[in-house]
Amino acid sequence: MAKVLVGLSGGVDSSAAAALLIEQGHEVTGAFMKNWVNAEGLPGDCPWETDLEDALAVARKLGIEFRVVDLIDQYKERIVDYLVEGYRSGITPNPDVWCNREMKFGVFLDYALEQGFESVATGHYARRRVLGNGQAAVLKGADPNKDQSYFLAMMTQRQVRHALFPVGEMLKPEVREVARRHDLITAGKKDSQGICFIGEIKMRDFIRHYLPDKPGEIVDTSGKVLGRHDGLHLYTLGQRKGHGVASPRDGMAYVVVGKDLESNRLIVGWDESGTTGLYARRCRVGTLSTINESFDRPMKLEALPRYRAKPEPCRIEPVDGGIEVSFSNSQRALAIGQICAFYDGGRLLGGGVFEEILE
Ligand SMILES: Nc1ncnc2c1ncn2[C@@H]1O[C@H](COP(=O)(O)OP(=O)(O)OP(=O)(O)O)[C@@H](O)[C@H]1O
Repeated sequence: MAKVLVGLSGGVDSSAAAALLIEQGHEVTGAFMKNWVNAEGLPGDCPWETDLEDALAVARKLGIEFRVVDLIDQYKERIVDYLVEGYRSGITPNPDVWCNREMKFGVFLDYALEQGFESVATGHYARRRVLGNGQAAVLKGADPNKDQSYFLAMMTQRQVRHALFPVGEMLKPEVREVARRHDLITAGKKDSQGICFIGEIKMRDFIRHYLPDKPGEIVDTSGKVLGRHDGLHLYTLGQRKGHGVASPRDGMAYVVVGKDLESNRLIVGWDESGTTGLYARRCRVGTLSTINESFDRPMKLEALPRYRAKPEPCRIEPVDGGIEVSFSNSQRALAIGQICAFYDGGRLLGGGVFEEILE
């Protein structure tokens, strides 16, 4: 039995997590993190107020204390600035992964520890195990369709030690059943989407609010001009739609295969394996973070280059500035700034940032 602070987002997963912790006999308090206020006139619907009401209703129903923790300034500093800076410099940031390290298991965990809690619990689909050496490990969630361990790839050992993932042992329908059994208002609520905490705002609108458009040419891989773009930061490697260049080839789309920052040109090519820039087998991953062991020797592992990717066998080798990753199969659209998560079977070892795509 422990004193646990559970992050109640107003969704079904964290509601069920709180209910399960109570069933397990823990002393549970619920908290809603206020991270984002749509005070800057951003377009889009930001449903945080409804989420807060739902979180409060769940806490009331479960008979637990409920707090609202204001982390708006920290969110601006640690996530919004990182996002804007990332897009400004031409990379593809990953706010969802950084949110876990910086917010939920960063400032929110620090708050919890200061307030006398032992752990922070969330509704993530991932499992946690205590190893023989006293360290904690993260395993993939039991529901293969829902596994969210990818998002935890940048967590530290200290953070994992103070984390609990009660729904990670269950399948999604079982989680909804827990919420139903406790008569929680969130039992039938649909899953949230969008940038971590920002709600349903489209990333494009979000970026445009902070960074001015910077139009330039769209060219093919031979340099032929095909159209115009609004700003390189608004496009992602591998992107099929939204660049406005129609393909003359039946069943073969143009996709973004590169950005030339100097000439402000967006490069598009055919969506096929031979296209330069679209597929790569080797890359350097830096800004490493590991949970139980360090990547200080050559190892054969599996990697997830993005959420919901299929685990890819790879070999890693320490190099200056991180590790060199050689995938067994070439990978489509590895984007600088995105997170690569590493696994040994079902166990999450850690992650890092794609910093250089080699070939
Ligand atoms: N605003 C928030 N306040 C408190 N905790 C939060 C908040 N947003 C997210 N969390 C915590 O982080 C977990 C994962 O967040 P994510 O946004 O991925 O939600 P989810 O998988 O849709 O889960 P849920 O159904 O609980 O919303 C949530 O289950 C919750 O415990």
